[in-house]
Amino acid sequence: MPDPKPAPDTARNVAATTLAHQELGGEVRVAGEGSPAEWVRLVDSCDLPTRWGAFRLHGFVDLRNGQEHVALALGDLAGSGPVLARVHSECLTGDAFGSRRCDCGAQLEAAMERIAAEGRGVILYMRQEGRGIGLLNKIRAYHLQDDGADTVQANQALGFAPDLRSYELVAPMLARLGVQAVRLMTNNPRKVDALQAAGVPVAERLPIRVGRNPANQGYLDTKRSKLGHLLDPDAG
Ligand SMILES: Nc1nc2c(ncn2[C@@H]2O[C@H](COP(=O)(O)OP(=O)(O)OP(=O)(O)O)[C@@H](O)[C@H]2O)c(=O)[nH]1
Ligand SMILES: [Zn+2]
Repeated sequence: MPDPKPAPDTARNVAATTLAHQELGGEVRVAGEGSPAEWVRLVDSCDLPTRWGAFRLHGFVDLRNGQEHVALALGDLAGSGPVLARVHSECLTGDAFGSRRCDCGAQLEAAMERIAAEGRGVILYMRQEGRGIGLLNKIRAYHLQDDGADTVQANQALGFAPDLRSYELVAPMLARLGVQAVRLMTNNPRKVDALQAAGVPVAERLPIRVGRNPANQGYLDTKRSKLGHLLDPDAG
């Protein structure tokens, strides 16, 4: 069941451009106030039949800033045993447009396929586009990469750290779905550490090495050498 809706208020009568604004009403919280469990609200859920299986889609809002995140779930998540899981960072270009600059789209598809095959699992689709710098800055970073920078140098040239993502909402989102521990599909050991630090028990890390192609060879090599991803340099 979704969390209770806030009582109707004037937010419904003013120009609310997104559901998040309606849900938020006047209660945008100041960053840092309260705990992560208080920052996130499950707004509603629906069936989502997909190419891979019949998922449930759960929509969350971050009450601090109105940002919307979703979870794609399959099977009994509250049952015993760690849940097959992926914490996927939004990549419009890879996930929706089939970009070959990265491996994101292939990883998302592989995760959905594995979850469907196992009959149980969850993907948290976190709207942290471009490792947290946003879509337009990612386009700027890609432009710099077109001119020779690597993915880390491009972020730095724009004044950003190489990775601005945070995982503090993952624990309360999973808790809200009944997940107590995960088997995490990722090549990024820093993501495992970040989740554990945020209170998510990671029982196992499962590699998800898919989507290597001639156009993302250099990108993946930089992720391995500069960002610590566990990727096989010789993989085809
Ligand atoms: N700033 C920036 N972000 C990128 C670039 N390429 C992909 N991304 C973003 O990187 C995020 C995915 O992170 P990755 O570093 O590919 O992988 P990860 O999530 O750390 O690790 P895995 O779990 O193994 O996929 C998505 O939000 C993409 O939009 C890039 O060149 N620059
Ligand atoms: Zn990508």
